[in-house]
Amino acid sequence: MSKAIGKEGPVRALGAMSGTSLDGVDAAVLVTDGHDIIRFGEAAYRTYTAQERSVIAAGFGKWRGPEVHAAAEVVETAHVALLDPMERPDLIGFHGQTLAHAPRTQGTLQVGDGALLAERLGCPVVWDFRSADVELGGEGAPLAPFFHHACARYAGITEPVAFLNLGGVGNLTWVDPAIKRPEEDGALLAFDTGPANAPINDLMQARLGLPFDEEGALAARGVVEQGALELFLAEPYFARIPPKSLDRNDFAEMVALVNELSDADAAATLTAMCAAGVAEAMQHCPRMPSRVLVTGGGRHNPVLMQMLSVSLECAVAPVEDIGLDGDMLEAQAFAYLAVRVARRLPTSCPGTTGVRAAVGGGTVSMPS
Ligand SMILES: Nc1ncnc2c1ncn2[C@@H]1O[C@H](COP(=O)(O)OP(=O)(O)OP(=O)(O)O)[C@@H](O)[C@H]1O
Ligand SMILES: CC(=O)N[C@H]1[C@@H]2OC[C@@H](O2)[C@@H](O)[C@@H]1O[C@H](C)C(=O)O
Repeated sequence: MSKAIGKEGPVRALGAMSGTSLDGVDAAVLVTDGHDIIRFGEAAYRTYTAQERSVIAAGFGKWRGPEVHAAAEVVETAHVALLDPMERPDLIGFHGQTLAHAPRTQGTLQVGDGALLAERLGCPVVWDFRSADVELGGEGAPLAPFFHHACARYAGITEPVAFLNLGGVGNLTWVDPAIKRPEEDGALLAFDTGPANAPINDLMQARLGLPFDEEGALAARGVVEQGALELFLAEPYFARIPPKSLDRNDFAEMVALVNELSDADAAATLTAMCAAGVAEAMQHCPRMPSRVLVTGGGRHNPVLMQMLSVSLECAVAPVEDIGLDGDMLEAQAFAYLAVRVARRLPTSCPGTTGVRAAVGGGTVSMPS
């Protein structure tokens, strides 16, 4: 590890995330010692072009072959274009793009070569965050929970709270910030709640050629098809005891239940499915949190936020309420995790991924 990083003191890390909703790449600077958030820094975003999006989408669900290579190349090029103009950090945390995720059978695949990025950007890069956890029997996801724990402490929260990320897939982290180390028993429980924006985006793309349902405008005009919603909620995933995780398209058959509906009713029903998955998830929390703090793009959708407020038994608010940036939280999380990997601290534990024991994932690649 480079001298700049060492064993203690602040590190200026730059995290980069290409999420399952396939909107684009987020990048954000975080100064941290691997335990505490010291300060937040510069952030940037680059949207994928329709062409890039379709090349990546062609790789979804595939583990190898030309589509995977083509997707990797798009991901690498987009990251270099976004990160190169930014001030060089001490360390980059590069998540890459998940193409396939089946932790119990085939593993998990994030494309984009971190070693290549280290060369192109002339900076150490931490990547391949999920494999070590999967190899030790974990789900390999979600990984943001250790950062959520740091966020709760940063915000001075002392009671249990939940962070709800609404990206392509939804994930919930129940945090007890009174337990000081994230890997300690009882500090965290985390898992994926169900599909979130991905099916809505896919519907908008297929039917209207639009990337997403802006402000939930289409869903607002529709009626939720209760039969489809009930079939969706009968899926065994919801009763499964967490930790548990999902691939982007794991609920494809359920999502197809809206195929015969009008555009507006289909959008309303998919939005209701996301909210209903979260309501089911709340039943698994060790105690009802004081509030659910929502991060990720779904918090910009007022129809979805309203459905959550109605169906959850506690207050629902965007993470901005505690001074965080919900558009950059995941990128910041991978900056935080990169520093933890570099300092050989764990990044997941039995409560977050079901891994046998707390483990630090990640590969560090140095530029030559
Ligand atoms: N104004 C808006 N109205 C409705 N939906 C929105 C709005 N802004 C963003 N979204 C939704 O949020 C999505 C982006 O969310 P986000 O950036 O959290 O996804 P992601 O990075 O792919 O996340 P993950 O890795 O958690 O799946 C968009 O694709 C869109 O569906
Ligand atoms: C395998 C994978 O990439 N999972 C993503 C996905 O997107 C949301 C949800 O499913 C979560 O489990 C995870 O991302 C976030 C960043 C995480 O690891 O915390």
